[in-house]
Amino acid sequence: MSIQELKQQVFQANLDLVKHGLVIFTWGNVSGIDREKGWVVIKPSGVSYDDMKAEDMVVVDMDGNIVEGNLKPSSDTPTHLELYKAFPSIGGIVHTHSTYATAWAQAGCDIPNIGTTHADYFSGNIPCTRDMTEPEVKGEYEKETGTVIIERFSELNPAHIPGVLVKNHGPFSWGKDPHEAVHNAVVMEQVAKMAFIAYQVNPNLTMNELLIQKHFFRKHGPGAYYGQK
Ligand SMILES: O=C(CO)[C@@H](O)[C@H](O)COP(=O)(O)O
Repeated sequence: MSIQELKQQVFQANLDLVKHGLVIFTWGNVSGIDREKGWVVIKPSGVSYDDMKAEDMVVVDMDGNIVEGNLKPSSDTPTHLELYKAFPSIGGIVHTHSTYATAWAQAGCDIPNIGTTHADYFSGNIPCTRDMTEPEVKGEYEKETGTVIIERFSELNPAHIPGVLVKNHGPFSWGKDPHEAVHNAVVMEQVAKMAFIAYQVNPNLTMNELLIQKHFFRKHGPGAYYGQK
């Protein structure tokens, strides 16, 4: 795929965040990676989705240096870059402040795996990261956001759980490309909402582990390793 094609794909994925109701104002960003070139294409920072064009997408190298583009890359670029380096299987990343997933992140709670909708996409709870410790020095904060996510996935497989909640911030999701990352972001917001409502209906609900395993093997095949790593 050419960089122009990747720009178009990332641009469309950013517009899809608006279409699916996941972002208000500019609260979100999508990126995609060309692993052969070692370049990441990401949404420009603070640009209204209404005014955004495919040619506005910013191309950076794996150190965050601008390779192509006149606008500032998303403020979350360091986080995206850390995740691409740590998770070699992913090709697209989404960050939003979608309401229900962000509420679980602000509460500091994992989203529990309590239903088939969740289990079809996430083979376990959607984890929430620990508190941040680094001072908010420019670039260090966003980089440490990547650090706490990678730390949380030391015992988890990002291919089996394509999303995370950054405590007091919001959700990040990923996939094989930007389109799949957006799909997983939509599902994460929906299962966050379902779980919130389910606990309102029955605070004492319990998980059905056998059901979750069934959905894992249906998705990943009988020979797949069941577990979160
Ligand atoms: O959480 C934050 C800022 O606190 C960011 O995620 C913004 O919501 C999106 O920033 P840009 O991608 O427009 O730089």
